[in-house]
Order: sequence, then C-alpha cells, then structure tokens
Amino acid sequence: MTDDIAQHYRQIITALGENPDREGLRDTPKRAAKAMQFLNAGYQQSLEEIVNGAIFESQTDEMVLVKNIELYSMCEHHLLPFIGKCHIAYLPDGKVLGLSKFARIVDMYARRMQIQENLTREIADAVQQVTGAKGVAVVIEARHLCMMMRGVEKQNSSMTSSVMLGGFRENPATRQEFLTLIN
Ligand SMILES: Nc1nc2c(ncn2[C@@H]2O[C@H](COP(=O)(O)OP(=O)(O)OP(=O)(O)O)[C@@H](O)[C@H]2O)c(=O)[nH]1
Ligand SMILES: [Zn+2]
Repeated sequence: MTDDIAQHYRQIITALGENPDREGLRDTPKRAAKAMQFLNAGYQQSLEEIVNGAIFESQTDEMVLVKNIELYSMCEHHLLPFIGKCHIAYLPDGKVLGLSKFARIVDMYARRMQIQENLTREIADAVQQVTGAKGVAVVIEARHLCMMMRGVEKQNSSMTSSVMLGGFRENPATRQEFLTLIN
C-alpha cells in the first residue's frame, strides 16, 4: 500500500510543478505515504483490540474525568490537520475503563479522516459502549489548519464541540460539574 500511495504523491509533486527527482524530494513520496498511513492508522484498529479487556469492576459511582488528552486529526474536507484537546468524563455503572484506553480511543478515531463533530460523537459512543456507563461527556477544543493556513486565514478561532449522553444530558447539575471541572 505504501508504494501505491507514494506513486500518487510523486504525481502530485509533479503536477504542482516540482521535480520529484531532485535530491531533497527523492524520498519524499515514500515519506509522505508513510506519514499519511500513520495519520490514518485508525482504520486498521478496532475498539475491542485497543481496549484489550482493560475493564475493571468498581463500586465508584462518582464522575471520572480524563482531561486534556491531546488530539491530532485530519479534516476530511481538506486533508489538513486539526489540533486540540479532548476531555472525557463518565459516570461508572459497576465498571471502570483503564486510564490509558481513553487516549487510545481518542487516537483511533482521530487517526481517520474526520470532522470534529463526528469525532466527538464517535469517542462518546465508544466510551459508552465499552463501559456501559450511566453517562458520558466528551468535549473537544480544536484549531483547524484549513482555516488558518488557507481559506479564511483566521489564526485565533477555535471550535468547541460536545456530546453529552445519559446522566450528563438529563441532569443539568452533573453537566455543570463537568463543565466547571474542565474550565
Ligand atoms: N463543521 C465542521 N466544518 C469543518 C471541519 N473541518 C473543516 N470544516 C469546514 O468544511 C467546509 C468546507 O467548505 P467548502 O466551501 O466545501 O470548501 P472550501 O471552499 O475549501 O471552504 P473554505 O475553507 O471556506 O475556503 C469549510 O467551511 C471548513 O471550514 C470540521 O471539523 N467541522
Ligand atoms: Zn478542512
């Protein structure tokens, strides 16, 4: 697959008016192909595989919050990065998820072609599915390079998206506690 993608990058470099055989660009199609494969590696993963059974019994029924998980994704419209952070909270119902797995879930969905709203939704649904929690809240704050480097060229705007499930949706106090904790 790498060779196939590299071949296309060679054509793109040529179409952009560059010489793909000059010294600095000679290995670029292959490097770019590998980088793009890494940034899209989420298509090769499944939720079951990354969670790897790391679900533990627990009687806690208080909110658990994992804050400031850094996030790098590619917007599906321009294939340019969007960069930010993700906050995930849930209300356990008899079981908790291994801490590192929240970051793995974020990465699996971020390493696909995305829009921020769908990414937020997919992370929330995945946490809900693996934990069976009484509620899940996900907030993503991100800056989109397609809006900064090109297009409208706005350097300081960021986008916040959120998905609230179960108790976070039904109970304003729970939602408020989550929002206070992340701010
Ligand atoms: N809602 C949402 N929009 C996004 C996201 N990433 C990129 N976009 C937007 O997708 C839209 C695509 O609009 P088009 O008019 O088809 O493309 P374009 O001509 O390149 O648009 P401009 O960026 O305005 O130059 C733009 O408004 C982008 O800002 C995202 O994660 N969520
Ligand atoms: Zn974009």
